[in-house]
Amino acid sequence: MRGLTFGYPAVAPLFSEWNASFGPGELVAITGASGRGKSTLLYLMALMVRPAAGEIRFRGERVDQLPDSERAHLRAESVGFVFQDATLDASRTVLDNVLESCLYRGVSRGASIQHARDLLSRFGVEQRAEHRPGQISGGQAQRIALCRALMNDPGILFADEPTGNLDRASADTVLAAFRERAAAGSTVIVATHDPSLVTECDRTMAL
Ligand SMILES: Nc1ncnc2c1ncn2[C@@H]1O[C@H](COP(=O)(O)OP(=O)(O)OP(=O)(O)O)[C@@H](O)[C@H]1O
Repeated sequence: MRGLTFGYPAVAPLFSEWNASFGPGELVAITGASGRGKSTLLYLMALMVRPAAGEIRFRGERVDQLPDSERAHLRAESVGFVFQDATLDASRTVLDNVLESCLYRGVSRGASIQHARDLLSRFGVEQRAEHRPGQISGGQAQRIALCRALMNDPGILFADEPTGNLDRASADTVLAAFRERAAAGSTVIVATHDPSLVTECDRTMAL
């Protein structure tokens, strides 16, 4: 990102001429006081909101000016995102929520079910596969959202407060998954207030 500038209407600008770069295989923590803009920065980098000015490049290609359809395609192919509040679709089962990203990519449901179940099992929530999001805890929802984000082996994985609702053992499982993605060459960027997660990251970017 180069010269990134962004602010919400009627709120003081959050980013002004901001520069940063992230490499493959990196696990990076974004830290900063509440309201400083950590979530917003993830949304900008994940092409969910457009900067007022500046450039965002992905694998050397400029992507901030792409039309919405191409941005959506790039997100489906290369980006995994775990929202702070998990944001699961309440009308669908846990399993169908995890499978959602495959459907966007045109991969058949049947071909992906075993992978989805394996991920749910890894994060200790496989017994919730047929439940609806309204029937599970916040910590379970967070792990299920991570399963959904990992389904496509994303080249970039963003996670917003991914350990906020988790006990230490679950948080360690999540950290191990981040490490594994980074070892596979992905860039993993987490916004977090969790000091034990920050300690485990390769570097910290403080806002
Ligand atoms: N859609 C919006 N419209 C206007 N202001 C917004 C909007 N979303 C966020 N903000 C404001 O932008 C600022 C940054 O919010 P953001 O959620 O990015 O911060 P954060 O560092 O992730 O906070 P936290 O640690 O509390 O999650 C806050 O002051 C917030 O109130």
